[in-house]
Amino acid sequence: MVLSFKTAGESHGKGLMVIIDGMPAGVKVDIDLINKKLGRRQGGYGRGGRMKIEKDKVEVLSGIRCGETIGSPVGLLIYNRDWENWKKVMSPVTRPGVGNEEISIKKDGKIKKIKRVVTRPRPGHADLAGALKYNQSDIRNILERASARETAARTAAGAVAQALLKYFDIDIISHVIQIGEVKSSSPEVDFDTLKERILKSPLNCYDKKKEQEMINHIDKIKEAGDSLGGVIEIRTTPLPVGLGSHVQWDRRLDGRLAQALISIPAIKGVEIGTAFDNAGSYGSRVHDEIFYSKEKGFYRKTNRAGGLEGGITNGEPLIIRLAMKPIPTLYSPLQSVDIVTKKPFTASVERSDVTAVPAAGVVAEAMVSFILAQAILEKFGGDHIDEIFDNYKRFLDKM
Ligand SMILES: Cc1cc2nc3c(=O)[nH]c(=O)nc-3n(C[C@H](O)[C@H](O)[C@H](O)COP(=O)(O)O)c2cc1C
Ligand SMILES: C=C(O[C@@H]1CC(C(=O)O)=C[C@@H](OP(=O)(O)O)[C@H]1O)C(=O)O
Repeated sequence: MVLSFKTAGESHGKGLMVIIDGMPAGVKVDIDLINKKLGRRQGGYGRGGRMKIEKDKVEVLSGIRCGETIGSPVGLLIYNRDWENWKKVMSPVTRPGVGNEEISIKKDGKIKKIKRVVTRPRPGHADLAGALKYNQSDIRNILERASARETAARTAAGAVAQALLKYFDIDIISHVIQIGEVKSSSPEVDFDTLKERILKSPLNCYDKKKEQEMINHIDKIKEAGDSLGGVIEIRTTPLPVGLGSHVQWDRRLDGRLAQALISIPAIKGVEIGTAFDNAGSYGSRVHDEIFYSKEKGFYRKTNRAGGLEGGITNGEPLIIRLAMKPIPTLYSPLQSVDIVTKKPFTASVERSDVTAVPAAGVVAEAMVSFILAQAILEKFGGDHIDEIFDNYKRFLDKM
């Protein structure tokens, strides 16, 4: 793979880092735009106390000079402001005690007592499976990295990828079409109209009336001590034909997008185009017929395939939907078993999001951006953006 990234960092550690390898030189990167994306990921109605502490901003460590990439690995840092409150617990050097006594930490402005060692796995989290797999008696060693805090680093990586996509007029937006049982239909509006509304919306939902219903529902469910999931739709502007390939299973772009998207914590389903409706329909009503005109070239009047055929982009916009499960940490406790005493208990919680569907959408934009940037570099590759863009123009000239 020509372009890749890795992240590191724990949720309450000092911070998160990301190394992006394979960015070509000469790509203009606006740091403010990365920070705006980070801000959007922190937002969305329904998030918990942690988001009042963090104010994510990126620090560029390498790979960008004078506002442009220079071809070397791009290193980015995002500090965790909550680290100040967790230094004792998260110190890489010292232990904050020996037994499982309670220790005091500052949480949401109040001094709280927590057990030094976490032995109570939360259903729906990596806690139990991770502790067994990595032979850990302190579940904190699992939950810190499994936390979706890591998605801040992905968002930064995606924003750098998006700087590359801009040269190809590719833009991406996510919007919420379902929170719990409240559904809104996918709006029949153009990309710019959708984006303009979403950037101003508290829940990233196009339909204002439905959005208010969703907000009321979140309030009600929060009061009941429960949590919610939902459905996100991702749309792009029309993509260049020919990204991805049919020739090998791991080069099919539909598969690569699905993997990247389902890796987002709590995302459990990926639908490309209107896949689930298509499944219950007829071939004659599903497949997007092909037309040609001198002005438009090849085109379709429908896009039920979601912009992909045979694992290759077909020139239409991508349309993908994601199902997010309800947040697993609940104020109303669920049954679980202590990993040391093997005694049952009901898990209690001090702080959690009620829902994070809008935030997951912003992370999804980042993942789609990254996969598309990879595919662009594979198809039109080069070491400088000018070289890549020349290759792209030559490809277009032949069509
Ligand atoms: C942006 C975002 C925020 C999240 N916030 C929380 C949270 O506050 N509490 C929680 O228990 N899970 C939260 N989750 C979900 C968990 O991280 C996730 O369900 C858990 O790590 C288990 O992974 P899995 O659901 O993919 O199996 C969040 C997920 C995302 C994408
Ligand atoms: C920190 C973020 O999300 C966190 C994801 C998360 C989880 O279990 O996934 C649990 C919560 O963290 P905490 O336990 O510190 O309140 C969320 O706030 C973030 O999105 O930046």
